Amino acid sequence: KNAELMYFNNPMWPGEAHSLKVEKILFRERSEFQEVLVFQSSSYGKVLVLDGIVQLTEKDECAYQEMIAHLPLCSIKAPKRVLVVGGGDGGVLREISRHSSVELIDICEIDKLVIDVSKKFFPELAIGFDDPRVHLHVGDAIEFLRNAPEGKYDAIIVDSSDPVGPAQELVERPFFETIARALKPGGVLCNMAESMWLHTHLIQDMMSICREIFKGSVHYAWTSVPTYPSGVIGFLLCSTEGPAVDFLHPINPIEKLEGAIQYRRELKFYNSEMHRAAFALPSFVKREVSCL
Ligand SMILES: NCCCN[C@H]1CC[C@H](N)CC1
Repeated sequence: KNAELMYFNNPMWPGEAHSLKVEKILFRERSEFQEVLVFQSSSYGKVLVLDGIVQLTEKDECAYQEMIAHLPLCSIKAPKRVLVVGGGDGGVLREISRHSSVELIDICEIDKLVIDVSKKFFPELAIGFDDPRVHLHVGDAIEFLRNAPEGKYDAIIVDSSDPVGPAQELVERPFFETIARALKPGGVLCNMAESMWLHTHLIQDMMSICREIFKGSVHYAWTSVPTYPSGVIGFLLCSTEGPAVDFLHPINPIEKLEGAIQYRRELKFYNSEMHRAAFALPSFVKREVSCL
């Protein structure tokens, strides 16, 4: 029987669709916020889709989860307190737990169904919730950050979905202001920042807001995720005023990341060369996304 093709088209990438062959639908329900779908693909393992947008696949999630976690955490000395905004699948938590200096991992995910579905279908990612340092808050990150103590976190990682639907407000100025307030001097933000092929206007807007709010440094980095539209995804790396942060030269050797992990999962994507390479930008990006 011919399984159907799942087409992912969306106003975020007009006139463009990325399709994966569906071998079997494993889960499909609407939560309070979005449609949550899990299906078995032909060659990317299981796939998590929210409102018709691919969030992760078992095959290539390592690229996104490892880079979004280690680009910030390997840029500062001994991070202790980390906040994850979004990230309900648990993959970023799994990566943060490699850092033995970390004592507290707060995570604020708005959709409980994403967490429950990940625990059922993506144990390799949801294992991140097993770390005793993890404190789960189910709710709106805007609210959570408004009530967060000033200067509480060494690092904040915004692992959000696209700014259509639940994550809409996560690219606006007030949100970045609450992030800067919750970071320590010399603290760092790593924010999912879309595709340099598709979203240079959005990236430009985010960078100009961040350049005003984060008085340390602001950089754009990127990596390859084949199942995201245009095959790449970017990250905004920002630091607050205080001890200088040099994002381009990681200070934490990766041996520490490999040994520390309690369930012996090796790094599949991140390493020091990939860290440095992530900040190398094509000429059109340098021009269009005015970087430092
Ligand atoms: N935690 C899983 C990744 C969530 N990040 C987004 C998924 C959808 C993409 N279009 C943009 C990144």
